[in-house]
Amino acid sequence: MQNLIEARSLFKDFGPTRALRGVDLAVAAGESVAIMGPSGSGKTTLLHCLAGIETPGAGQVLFDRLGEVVDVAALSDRRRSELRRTAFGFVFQQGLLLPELTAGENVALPLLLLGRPRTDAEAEAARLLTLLGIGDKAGARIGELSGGQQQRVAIARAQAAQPSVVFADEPTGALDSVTSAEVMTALLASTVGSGRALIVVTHDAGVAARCDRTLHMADGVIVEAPARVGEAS
Ligand SMILES: Nc1ncnc2c1ncn2[C@@H]1O[C@H](COP(=O)(O)OP(=O)(O)OP(=O)(O)O)[C@@H](O)[C@H]1O
Repeated sequence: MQNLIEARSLFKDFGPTRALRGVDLAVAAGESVAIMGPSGSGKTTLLHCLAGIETPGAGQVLFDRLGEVVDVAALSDRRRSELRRTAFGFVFQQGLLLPELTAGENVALPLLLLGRPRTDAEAEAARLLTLLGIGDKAGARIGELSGGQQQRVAIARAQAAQPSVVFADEPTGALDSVTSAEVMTALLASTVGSGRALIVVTHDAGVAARCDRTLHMADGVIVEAPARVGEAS
């Protein structure tokens, strides 16, 4: 497979709501792709289906795992969660960091869950935080950090298992525009800068402009041009 991850004709219903109605998409290694569109157009649902958080009702999600192509949508729950832990990284609007742990412990946690020795995991966490410019914050608790620093911790944590694809849902949604631009720089450097693919759902045209490509969604499909305000929500 030429691409790292591909969606083929994805459909997803939630009860009577058809959230995805035939989505095709292909993302290569080292590529960054933004997904934009009105509220309710299916962006998060698409991201969740690609990442194996949701399973589509129909269609395939093909992922090239070190040369072996797997259909994420067809895997058992156990294999899908193993794939999420080892091959995918996640950054959400609110970092979903554990407030009772320090920044370093939050970043080390995925590695401990993968069975890495504590000293290794802590050293790797310190290295990642330093790469993201907050090496001096490794011992700080999450509540002691600014919003931008917290997102850097979340970005560092998402890289810990050396994923092939990083999925980000509104990663700068809670930040001011200057901090948002800085966090995007850090996110791009730590993903596509290391040959990873980055798929970002965003409402922010400034964030999308930093990516290689922008896909626009409307009413559960990818459309050629952005929907105008008031159209297909
Ligand atoms: N768990 C769920 N249960 C029921 N309906 C859902 C669920 N998740 C999403 N939907 C519905 O599916 C459609 C697509 O939702 P989705 O969250 O993917 O849109 P979105 O484009 O990400 O929106 P937003 O920009 O507001 O986050 C919406 O109509 C939404 O109400």
